[in-house]
Amino acid sequence: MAAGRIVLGCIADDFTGATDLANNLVRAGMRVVQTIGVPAEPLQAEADAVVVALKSRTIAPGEAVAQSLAALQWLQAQGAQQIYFKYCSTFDSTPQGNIGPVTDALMQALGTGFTIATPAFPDNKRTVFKGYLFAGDVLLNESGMQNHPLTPMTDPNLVRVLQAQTKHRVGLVDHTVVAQGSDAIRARFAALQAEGVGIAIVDAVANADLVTLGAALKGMPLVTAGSGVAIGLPANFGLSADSTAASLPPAAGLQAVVSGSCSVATNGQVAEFIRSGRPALAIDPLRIASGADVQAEALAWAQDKLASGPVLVYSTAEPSAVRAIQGQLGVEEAGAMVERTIAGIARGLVQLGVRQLVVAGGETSGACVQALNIAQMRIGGQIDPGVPWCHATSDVAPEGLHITLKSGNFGTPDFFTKAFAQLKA
Ligand SMILES: Nc1ncnc2c1ncn2[C@@H]1O[C@H](COP(=O)(O)OP(=O)(O)OP(=O)(O)O)[C@@H](O)[C@H]1O
Ligand SMILES: O=C(O)[C@@H](O)C(=O)CO
Repeated sequence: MAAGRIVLGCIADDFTGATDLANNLVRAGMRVVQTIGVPAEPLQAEADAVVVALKSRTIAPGEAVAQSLAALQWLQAQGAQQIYFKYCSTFDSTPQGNIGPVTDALMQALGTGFTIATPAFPDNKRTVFKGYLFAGDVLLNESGMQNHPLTPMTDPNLVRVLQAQTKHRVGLVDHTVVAQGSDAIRARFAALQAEGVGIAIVDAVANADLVTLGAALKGMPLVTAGSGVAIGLPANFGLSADSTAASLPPAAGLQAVVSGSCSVATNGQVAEFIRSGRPALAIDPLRIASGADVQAEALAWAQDKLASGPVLVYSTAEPSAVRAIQGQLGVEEAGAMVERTIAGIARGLVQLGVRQLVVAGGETSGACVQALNIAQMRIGGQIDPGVPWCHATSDVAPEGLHITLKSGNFGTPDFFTKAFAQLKA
């Protein structure tokens, strides 16, 4: 089948973030394909948008730039009229960034001197006010994100954080301007540009702000944002919410959860799953480092339990425990080792018959999806804001499996059981 031309091309810097963005676009009326990495072939489906999922949040900036430019080139070849660079709603990045360098490189490649940056996602309580990012009721650096294993966020001022990573001058479109509507936002963009600003942080505290902002972004070659801004873009292409966009095949098979996320919400979800009396196995990174075959042990543990309902395998730990592990193994080494092990376990679980798989954590999801050789995902119904069920084929599940990639801080405490109940409904 000859594919049509897409209108929106998206580049996401992690895999949970990619499904989060795809979810918001689908809910706002776009037909969306999510690819894992940059496809080798042209798009073989009818879609309004493609989200290319990269695992580029914590890699060296040069490599993040190279991968993002490859994604850009592919998206342009599919007809993309606007490019959306998606990062985390908590603006996660290393101090040298992927956000600044990738934005600079995309601006240059697109020949544009101006773009926006806003991680606001009010449905998940991420709001930006006067350029400061709030997570829930507190500033970013008081939200638990200051303890993130790979990207600790210690400064809530987005102008400052981004300015340290980009060649462009960073400015602010604050809430007083956003409240005046799309024309006022556009006028402020022009004024900032005239002052030499290349990237504007934009305040948004409610979905209405994002819809207003969306209209002001019509025709802007590059948008950089969390997933929230997506709710206001489909209307610019004449598309509106369509309830049929999110249907998936019926679910079958065994159920499991793997979690490598150490975020506050995931810690609560793991605790809740254990409290519910369901089988849960903790992975000890030090045993992995000592050479024990933790993957084989976990699969042997899970094998006879799977028939009775969902099992959980997790390395999720509180910040003090994570710091202790990192002190012994090194930050990157600990992260990579745990990701590899959990990804191997996820693959093994699917080989044991799991066809409904919950993965918690962005980096962890990247590793799992790659281990499962998943190339493309269909986006289904939302479980919680930012987290849809997806459907994909894998070399170990050619008939397909349901998979959801949960961002660290998303989801209600009962997410790990609620997700499966939703598939049954
Ligand atoms: N017990 C542990 N000790 C040290 N590092 C760990 C431990 N458990 C997990 N990790 C590592 O911490 C990182 C967690 O990042 P990940 O992106 O998967 O979760 P998250 O940050 O909560 O999710 P998101 O990016 O979606 O918000 C991974 O690299 C993982 O391997
Ligand atoms: O934006 C978010 O918070 C998520 O989609 C994400 O990127 C977490 O890794």
